[in-house]
Amino acid sequence: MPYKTFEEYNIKITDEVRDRYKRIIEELGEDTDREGLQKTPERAAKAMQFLTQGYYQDASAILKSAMFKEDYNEMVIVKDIELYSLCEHHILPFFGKAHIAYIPNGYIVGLSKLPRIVDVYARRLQVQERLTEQILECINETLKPRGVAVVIEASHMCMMMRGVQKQNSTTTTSGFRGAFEKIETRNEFLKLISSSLD
Ligand SMILES: Nc1nc2c(ncn2[C@@H]2O[C@H](COP(=O)(O)OP(=O)(O)OP(=O)(O)O)[C@@H](O)[C@H]2O)c(=O)[nH]1
Ligand SMILES: [Zn+2]
Repeated sequence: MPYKTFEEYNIKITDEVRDRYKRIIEELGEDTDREGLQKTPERAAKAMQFLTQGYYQDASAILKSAMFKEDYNEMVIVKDIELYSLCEHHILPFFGKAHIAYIPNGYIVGLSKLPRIVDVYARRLQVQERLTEQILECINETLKPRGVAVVIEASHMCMMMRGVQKQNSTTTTSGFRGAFEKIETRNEFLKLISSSLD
């Protein structure tokens, strides 16, 4: 990793990304000197850097920063976590919702940290399957709960705006570890999030 922090990375690389965007826009047949486009390469560079800042963030450290010893042994669910990511094949957005559940094993985690780690992994070039798996593994390895479950439902712009051009299809991915590998526990979770599922 060439740069230590997002700030450092942001300062050092914006010029290069901006210049490359300028060339792409020109190559597409536009005039980057016209008023509306003058600042576009810079804006696009900043937007892309924002959308990929997850490479410079440590999801496990975020979870560790708010783990609390607590004797609670029931399922904790945070559902309807909106997410925006970029598909690694076309660099077009995919977006939707994540639903996360875990059963504590001595420690609970600050609730806001779960959406935060969704963002850490979503703000990278991704496929939905790997995004699901990375969130799952991070919680499993860091919190070491009795069980963890992640469901993601998303729409992919690369299937909507281009390619097969299907506007209404959604993709669901899921992963289950520990107690959620038992069908009863998994079904309880799926029942509790069912009102949120399509
Ligand atoms: N499994 C998976 N596939 C994805 C995801 N995002 C995009 N894709 C798919 O990645 C595939 C890339 O296939 P290619 O045939 O190399 O690309 P393409 O010619 O642009 O394909 P079309 O989209 O079918 O036009 C496509 O089928 C996309 O739908 C994702 O998150 N997970
Ligand atoms: Zn795609």
